[in-house]
Amino acid sequence: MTFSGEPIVRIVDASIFQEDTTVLNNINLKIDKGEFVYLVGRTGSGKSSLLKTLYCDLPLHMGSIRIAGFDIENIKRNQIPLLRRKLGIIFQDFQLLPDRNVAENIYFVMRATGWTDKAKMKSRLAEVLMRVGLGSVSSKMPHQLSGGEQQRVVIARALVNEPSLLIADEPTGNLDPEVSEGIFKTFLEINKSGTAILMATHDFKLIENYPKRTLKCEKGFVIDSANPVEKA
Ligand SMILES: Nc1ncnc2c1ncn2[C@@H]1O[C@H](COP(=O)(O)OP(=O)(O)OP(=O)(O)O)[C@@H](O)[C@H]1O
Repeated sequence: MTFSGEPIVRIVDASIFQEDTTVLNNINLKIDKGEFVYLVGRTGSGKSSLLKTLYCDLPLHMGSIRIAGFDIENIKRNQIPLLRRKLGIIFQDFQLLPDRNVAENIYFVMRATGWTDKAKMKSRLAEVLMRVGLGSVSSKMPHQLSGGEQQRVVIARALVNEPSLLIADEPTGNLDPEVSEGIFKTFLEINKSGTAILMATHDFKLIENYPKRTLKCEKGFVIDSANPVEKA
């Protein structure tokens, strides 16, 4: 596949910190629009820290990162919600509000990101639920859904604003293998329609079955399968 234009992520000489400790050193890489990239590495190797830095949940102290058109070394606090609107962020534990039904969970994010027109919200809700293969769950409460269905709702919620990049931190970690594969296929479909995906995973079966570019966090560095000679 060929990619054109500005990359969706460009990282130059960046180091990732947790408090005063360097977790990853001197990262240099780019992710193109529409790419699908795995992020792997042992527990504690820095995957989540890197992802959190990308969506500005951890401050960037060294180097530069441009993501979805934002230079995060200079980003102002009030710009962070604008950046996050361009990203879909998905975690391992499903993070739905337990006291609201599926529709309200998704409307909550819509309202928080500036949607006001009720008819448009309703039609977008139906669209995103269809995209993740869930037709008729909008009035159900999260506890009435299986783990896999809940994770699909989370993915639908992440798609509301048509993100140019989905960041997923072990999105299939709590699911059994068959359900994981179904969720993963949903990611493939989303990627096919042009959204870049950066997915942290420990699921080597998935990587073996669907080989793609892989970034590996190891001994404080990121090793890029697309550029294996240099330390990323
Ligand atoms: N909130 C925090 N405060 C201080 N140190 C942290 C914090 N979160 C993580 N760390 C440390 O940063 C390092 C990297 O952790 P991180 O969570 O990024 O790893 P990971 O590769 O995502 O691990 P896992 O696969 O278990 O999710 C670890 O040494 C961890 O102990």
